Amino acid sequence: MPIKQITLRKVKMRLKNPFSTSFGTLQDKEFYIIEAIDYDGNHGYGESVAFTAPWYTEETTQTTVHMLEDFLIPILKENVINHPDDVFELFKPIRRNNMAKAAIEGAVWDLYAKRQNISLACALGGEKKQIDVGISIGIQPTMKELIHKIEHSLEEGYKRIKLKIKPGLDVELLREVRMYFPNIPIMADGNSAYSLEDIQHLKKLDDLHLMMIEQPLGHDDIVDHAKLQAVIKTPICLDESIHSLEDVKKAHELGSSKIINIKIGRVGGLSEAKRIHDFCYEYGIEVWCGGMLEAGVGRAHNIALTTLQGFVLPGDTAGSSNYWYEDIIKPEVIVEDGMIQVPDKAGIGYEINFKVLDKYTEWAKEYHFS
Ligand SMILES: O=C(O)CCC(=O)C1=CC=C[C@@H](O)[C@@H]1C(=O)O
Ligand SMILES: [Mg+2]
Repeated sequence: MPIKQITLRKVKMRLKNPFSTSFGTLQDKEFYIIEAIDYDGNHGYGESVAFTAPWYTEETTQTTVHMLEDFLIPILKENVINHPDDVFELFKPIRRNNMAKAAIEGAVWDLYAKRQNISLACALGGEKKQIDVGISIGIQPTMKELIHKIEHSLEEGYKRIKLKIKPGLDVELLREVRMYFPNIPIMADGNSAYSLEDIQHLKKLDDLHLMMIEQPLGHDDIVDHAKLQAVIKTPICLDESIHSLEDVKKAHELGSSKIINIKIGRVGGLSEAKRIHDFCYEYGIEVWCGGMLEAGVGRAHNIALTTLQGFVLPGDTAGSSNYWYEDIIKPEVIVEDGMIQVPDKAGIGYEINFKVLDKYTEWAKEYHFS
């Protein structure tokens, strides 16, 4: 699949509401839209997910553009790609920088699907026609606002509610939420804010019948999580600690978690995300698709991935309007009764809304391959 040109766009969009977690608050999302164009006039799109500061992983928007311009685009220029899986192999000599790799690999996957005239979901082997989704609610200034947000999300039909917790805003907060909503599916995300010293405290979560606790311990840990999982009933879900299929295999061997949150960016792209899914499906590990507050292109990739059969738990892929005043795709991603209908058009299945994309583009640059 010969590539003629890559176009890189730097985009900045303001979130409707600031998103707060145990590690900080995000108001503006800065990212890159990568467009891969072939000689037949097909256009594939990918979106980068690293934030401006390295507080979720070590990657940032700045490291993303450095990797893309100085390493990843030149590798694509110098090599022949027959299938998007080749991109992961070609990028292997470059250590980590998974979010930068995934952004450009995503564009190649979309281009590949469009060249075959099939949907990205179909190209990945996904069969679901609609996917169940949940919503992730950031830390709110007051309990009243949190309860209001949950009520609103339930009215919109979201299939599970994820709440961010941090030391001092955890067990009591969740107990109070449970008093208002005794039976709804709730999970909590600790974003690595705890340590094994908190074991007795974290054990108190077991009375709250949470679906799971996401990444309570170190961002790079799987050993302490295994110790914690051995003594708490609440299933642990790993997020930050998982960067590859190898990480999943090791976590499985140790018993570090019962559930895996698969984020395309964190694991270096759709090819590795699919391999992780396949392994988890074989070994009975439940998975769901995480989110990085994506705009429409990244969201469309998440939807396609979630069509694989092992994605048995609702993911964080909420509708466009949960995040943005206007999205860069048309139609926007719409959630009805907690479900998204998977588009069956070629590739990501959504058109780029250039009017909106141009409005938020800070600069664009072209790389010609011929
Ligand atoms: O709605 C989404 O896209 C999910 C948002 C979300 O929960 C997260 C996004 C990015 C980093 C974290 O704060 C968090 C997560 O840990 O999953
Ligand atoms: Mg998380």
